[in-house]
Amino acid sequence: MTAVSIVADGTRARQASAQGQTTVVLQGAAGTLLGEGLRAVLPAGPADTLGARVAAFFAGADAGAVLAGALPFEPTQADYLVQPRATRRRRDAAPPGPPPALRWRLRHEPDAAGYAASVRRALDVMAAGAGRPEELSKIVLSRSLVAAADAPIDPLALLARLATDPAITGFLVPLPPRGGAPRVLVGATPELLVAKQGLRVLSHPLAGSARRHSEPAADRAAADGLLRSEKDRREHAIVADFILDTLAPHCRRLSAPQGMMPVGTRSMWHLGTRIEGELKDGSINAAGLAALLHPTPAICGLPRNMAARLIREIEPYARDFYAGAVGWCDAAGDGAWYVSIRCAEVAGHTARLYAGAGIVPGSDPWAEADETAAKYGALLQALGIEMQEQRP
Ligand SMILES: C=C(O[C@H]1C=CC=C(C(=O)O)[C@@H]1O)C(=O)O
Repeated sequence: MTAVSIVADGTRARQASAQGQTTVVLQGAAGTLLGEGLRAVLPAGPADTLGARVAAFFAGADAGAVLAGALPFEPTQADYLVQPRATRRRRDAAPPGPPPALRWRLRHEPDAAGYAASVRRALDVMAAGAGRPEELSKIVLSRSLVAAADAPIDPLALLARLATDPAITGFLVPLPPRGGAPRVLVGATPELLVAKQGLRVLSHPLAGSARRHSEPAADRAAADGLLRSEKDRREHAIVADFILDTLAPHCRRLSAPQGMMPVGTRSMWHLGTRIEGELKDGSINAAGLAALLHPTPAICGLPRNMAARLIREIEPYARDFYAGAVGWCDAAGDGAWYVSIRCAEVAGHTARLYAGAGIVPGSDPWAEADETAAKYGALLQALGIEMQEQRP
């Protein structure tokens, strides 16, 4: 595989196009979309104009053109979608080697105790507003881990190690440069925001989580416990209902035939609901559908604006492209968009990891802190980082 080119600015973009280096990878059970080089960047804008900008782009593009990229968490902030110079679909991939032996410095933002305190604060807001018309019923709070290595991190090799889990979609997308420095978002998301093919629409929201166990009986018990947990079912239903309610006006048929089911990645169990529908017409493209749904209560909360406000107040960093969406769209309007979770922003020697958990009345602050630690697991393993957090 060629070395990754982090598309940062005009110069880098020209280098990437000239050398045909890998700029985008979306790697899931259905195969891999590889984007090489860079032909164009979609004029950036907020989520509510994305569908129209994408449609205008394809009106002037070749039939085989593909746009791929990332939406930020904040729907008012600028997205970053690129048209690679060439795209290939690949099924096979060479098995990755182990992570290189790097030395790491870790910084928690915040640590488990700080995160548990944030959860308590959100629970207090929920309790104070209980019974009011604008009651906060769910908020997703995240924390971040900044991991600095003694050598540059290879994002493509990291992605290859993450993508060995068949239950996830591995992704590597370029991000707009920060302070002139190139950066990419790399991750292994288990959550399909929306896919569209012709009139067929699919979404597979996840919410409600439990750590997996290596011992089979304990692992089965964790999945069964999750399926029986009233708190997790409530946390999940808020997301599934939101997706159904948002898609319904655009669909002539929409259902969740299997209902709520456990979904397992290598490190986590989740509650998931597969939602399938048929659009009334094909005028809305896959990117427009993603923008319509984003941000769902799987990464924000309900009511959405109240949750987003509190997230901005409580979290000590801007989420940027974490808890946004990554995906692709083609000239026919087809495509697939995934919730950008279980990911890290990688720039040079540094990876900034993110992990969040849904908080509802009844959530236990320490259990939520432990859940976020477990959600770092796949990335920590792929980076070769061993982390033990102190807990009182
Ligand atoms: C916000 C994240 O996960 C979401 C997706 C699945 C399950 C979740 C949960 O159980 O809290 C979260 O809503 C994350 O991994 O950073």
